[in-house]
Amino acid sequence: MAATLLPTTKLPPPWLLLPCERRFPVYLSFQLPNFVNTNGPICSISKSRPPQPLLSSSSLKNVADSNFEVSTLREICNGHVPEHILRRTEEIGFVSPTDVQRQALPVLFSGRDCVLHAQTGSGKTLTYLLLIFSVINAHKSAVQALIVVPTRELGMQVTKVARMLAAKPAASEHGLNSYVVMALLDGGLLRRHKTWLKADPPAILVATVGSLCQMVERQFLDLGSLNVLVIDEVDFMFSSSKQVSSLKKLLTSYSSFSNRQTVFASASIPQHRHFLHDCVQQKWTKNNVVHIHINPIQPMPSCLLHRFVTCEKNKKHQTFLSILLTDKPQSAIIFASEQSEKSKKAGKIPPTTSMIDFLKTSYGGCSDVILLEEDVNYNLRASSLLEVRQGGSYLIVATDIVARGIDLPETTHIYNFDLPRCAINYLHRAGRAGRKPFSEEKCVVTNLITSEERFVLQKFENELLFICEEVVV
Ligand SMILES: Nc1ncnc2c1ncn2[C@@H]1O[C@H](COP(=O)(O)OP(=O)(O)OP(=O)(O)O)[C@@H](O)[C@H]1O
Repeated sequence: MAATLLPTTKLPPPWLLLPCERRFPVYLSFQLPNFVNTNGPICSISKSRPPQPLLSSSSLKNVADSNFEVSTLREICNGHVPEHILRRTEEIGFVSPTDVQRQALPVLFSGRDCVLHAQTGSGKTLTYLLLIFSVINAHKSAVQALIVVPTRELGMQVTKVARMLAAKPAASEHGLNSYVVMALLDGGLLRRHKTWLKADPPAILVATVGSLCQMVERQFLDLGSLNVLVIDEVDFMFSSSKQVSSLKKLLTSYSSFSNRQTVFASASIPQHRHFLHDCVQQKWTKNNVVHIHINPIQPMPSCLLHRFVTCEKNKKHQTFLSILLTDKPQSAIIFASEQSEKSKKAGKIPPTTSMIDFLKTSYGGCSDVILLEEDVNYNLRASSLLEVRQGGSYLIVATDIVARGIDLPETTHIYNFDLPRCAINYLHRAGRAGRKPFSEEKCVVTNLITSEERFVLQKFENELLFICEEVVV
């Protein structure tokens, strides 16, 4: 969609807001970058932004406005997403749109680059997958959509959802080709992928950036026909020293922003205005990239209850046991810190292993605790997650590797046995619970802290705008 050219000499104040109230107050805000002569403004759509001075309408307002009238995903997607994909979406149980789907899909269907910034568990995956199904052509043998993820686990999960939606159309729908989805993930069988990528490229590729760049550099993979590029957990990818340089190459050298639609997604985009500025300046996106920010004044899902228990360091395990015995959680994730290099060198047991040992010996009825951490071999991690998904009742001991994107909707309890390093990690850990978009069920996040750590938790509360209540055990 064409956006207005704004002369830099007549720039209005940096944020101009449009009200478009229908079912709830939503404001479109246009940030006018001062650094370039733009083809169109960076646009930010956010729900619940505090009212600010208003300006007249633009074509963008119509795009965002039109979606507040609709009540089903089908209504939003009609005319964009093929009928058999829509039917499949409904069969799986996705009928009503979540807030991010309602707000983002019309903008995505209009072809704009987007930064999807919405709470954990809000349905960002389905949002970008529906966009992908609206643009790819099943008859074309080329990689047309690429989803880049930070971990193998998240890649497998996204691939599974994409394959579920792309499942072979029913016999009655003959003539319709199914979409091929390939996972190209670190730790996978890359030799088999090389042949496949060359001989019959899939329409949708889900990849970790390391494996992907290897394939592009060795010319097994051509991104010349790429229509949509999605970078999931984008803030994590940019903050990872292992992934950032490959990611930048992918965004600027291996494909061009002008030939593709670019979508960045995450529940946390620190300094998002700065990030949007970089998107344009670094040529990761087009000038008129849209920032879709759902619930900016409530970064974490409201179904999460946060509490803390204070105890002495040497009584932490015992206190934790009392909490578990009281909660009796069906499905829970216990986060422990990663082992430091110093502790590794000293030959100490990792915090996760000592937690597993403790649970096995002290917490009755807990014979199959699952460990998910970086050092666990890829295949073991994958089979553990599969086991968990099939079982429905689990106790997982994890480090932050599981905190990004993993979707285990049955999780009702999160325990921070060790506090995370920063507020963003807190948000992603807590967000492994409360992942049923339309459920009223409350989930609990419990933090075990020493009295000296209270101020750290307080800092997270201030940054993430939540209240943590003290409980005594
Ligand atoms: N329209 C819908 N109706 C019902 N359930 C939905 C809908 N959209 C998504 N879901 C479910 O919501 C859950 C969370 O979705 P998803 O994994 O996409 O969240 P996310 O926004 O990517 O979260 P995170 O930021 O933690 O990665 C999934 O179990 C998914 O199946």
